[in-house]
Amino acid sequence: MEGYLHLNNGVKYKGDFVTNGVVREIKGEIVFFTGMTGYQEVLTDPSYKDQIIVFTYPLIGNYGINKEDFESKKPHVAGVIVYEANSDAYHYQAEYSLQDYLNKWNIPMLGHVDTRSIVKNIRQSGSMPAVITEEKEISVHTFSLKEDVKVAKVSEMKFQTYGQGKYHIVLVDFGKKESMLTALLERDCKVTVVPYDTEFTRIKSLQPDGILLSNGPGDPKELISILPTIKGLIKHYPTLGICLGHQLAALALGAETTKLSFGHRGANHPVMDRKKKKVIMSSQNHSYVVKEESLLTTGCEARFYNLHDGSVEGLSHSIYPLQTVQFHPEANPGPSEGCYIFDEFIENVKANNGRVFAYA
Ligand SMILES: NC(=O)CC[C@H](N)C(=O)O
Repeated sequence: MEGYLHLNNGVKYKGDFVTNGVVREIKGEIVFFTGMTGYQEVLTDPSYKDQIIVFTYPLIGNYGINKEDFESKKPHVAGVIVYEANSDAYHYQAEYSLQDYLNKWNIPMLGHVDTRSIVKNIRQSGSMPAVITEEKEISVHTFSLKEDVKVAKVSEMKFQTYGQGKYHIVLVDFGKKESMLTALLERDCKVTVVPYDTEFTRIKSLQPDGILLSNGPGDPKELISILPTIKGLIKHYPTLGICLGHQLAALALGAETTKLSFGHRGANHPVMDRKKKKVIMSSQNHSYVVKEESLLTTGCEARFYNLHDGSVEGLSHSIYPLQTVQFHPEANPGPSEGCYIFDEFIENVKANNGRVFAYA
């Protein structure tokens, strides 16, 4: 069945519904992901909540969906745009085809769309609201998206503890990826996952050795109300912030964030580590960045920066044992060259030896 993608700037693309069509319109912010593989991880990464994702690699779905690579229990994207979708699954681990998986969750996928043209358009106009529909013509051409706090939709609602390792890490869940939890469990940690709005005193009562501020969807400024808690955590415990967690740590310390025109989403973004004086290839998925000029009075330093556009990719702090990265050291999908960040975090946790410190 024919389907259409309407962009907020009035441009329209024709395609075919590869999934069972939509009865209602699907609205979302349109973004693109440039990795050749990794569609399963992207679909189930909660940071993509309610976005329409364009996969730029021209053949998607050929190795199906397996049991190993889920980043959460369900897909979070609003819709999927591809050039060619493979309806079969050629892999010994495959449990379903991509098509069956999306049908199961009622997520529309439009195929045979000119994805190159869409990406050129997004690169020019920026990521923007878009609609997937069966309708060729639509009456309204400017769509507004719901201004809700997306983190509240994807964060765990209950405390949950995993593993029995030596170091107790509290993972503040803004929409965590499973592989982030795995990275800690593999490093001798016991991890307590807590809802994103858990109060400082409640986290303190868990007697953590360190804190992980996870990735998550939306604009970090939607979470202004929890910045005092984050600042408190940073002042008391070795802390690692990843992606949204990095942005929130920066805001909590007084820095500013801004939105990139079309974000970074893919598996081969070069990042410079000023401390190690080396370049790593990284996995990325974000729209917002920390403004470097706003770091001046925060005690933070931009340890990492992006070699494509010079944007800030991670921070260190002059006093607190705080590390943050904008990229994804847990990878999945993408290269794991940045995974030493987890090792450095555990080193900080070990060096701190369970003390609760409080810097003025
Ligand atoms: N992966 C993430 O944590 C994304 C962070 C934030 N939602 C952004 O788009 O910049």
